[in-house]
Amino acid sequence: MHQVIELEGVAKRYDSAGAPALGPLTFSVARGEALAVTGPSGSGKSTLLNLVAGLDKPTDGAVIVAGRRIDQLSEHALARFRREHIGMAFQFFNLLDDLTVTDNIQLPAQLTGTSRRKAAARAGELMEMLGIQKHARAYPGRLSGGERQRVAVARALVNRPALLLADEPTGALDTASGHDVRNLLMDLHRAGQTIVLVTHDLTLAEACASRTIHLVDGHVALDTYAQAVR
Ligand SMILES: Nc1ncnc2c1ncn2[C@@H]1O[C@H](COP(=O)(O)OP(=O)(O)OP(=O)(O)O)[C@@H](O)[C@H]1O
Repeated sequence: MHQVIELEGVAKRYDSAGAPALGPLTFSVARGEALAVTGPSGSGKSTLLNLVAGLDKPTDGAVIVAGRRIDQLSEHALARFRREHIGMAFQFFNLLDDLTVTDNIQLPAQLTGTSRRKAAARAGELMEMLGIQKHARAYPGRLSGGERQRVAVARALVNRPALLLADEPTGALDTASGHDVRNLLMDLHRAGQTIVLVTHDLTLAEACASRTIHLVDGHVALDTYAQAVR
């Protein structure tokens, strides 16, 4: 599988009159790319992310992720597809405060039927990789914003997803924690993880992304590749 995302004539209308909120768009994202999606408020970034995550369906076109056409799947099949192939990290982490860091991270693995032992081993590996192993038994409420985002990213990666989607992952963080998460995304990109990062922050996009798509009024106004291989 060379292309992790393929969009073919994808458009989304929220209301039948007027122009679509997004598209029509045709582009693909290759394995190992770190794509930043930027653009002003209302330009369609979240709409695009929701379509790629299978959280919403396009009005027209085909959305193919990890080789599978997802826009025609049932809700049940989509939920399963997401658990197995897509990891998501959001601005506000969405961690479960009553579970420890380890349990938060291994939960999606257990939901896909991985044994507790294997899930714990994978969680341990990720905590080490992301530098949060000393918080393994802590509850998320005791951690800094940057640490919580690391936990959220570890949870997103526990099932080795083909695609990591990050929606304003530094949006709720102070500058130092934001740098921390930026470095984490850079490391993941270097390790070959395919990433789609939605952000208002052009410095973050420039630092982490090998390619940037700039949306204006639901269309791709710019599609640029970073010059240097980092
Ligand atoms: N559920 C919805 N129902 C109706 N219109 C919507 C809905 N979601 C988004 N829109 C409209 O679609 C357009 C694109 O919105 P979208 O949220 O994708 O933009 P965005 O670039 O993510 O904005 P922001 O940066 O503010 O989050 C906007 O005009 C928005 O008002």
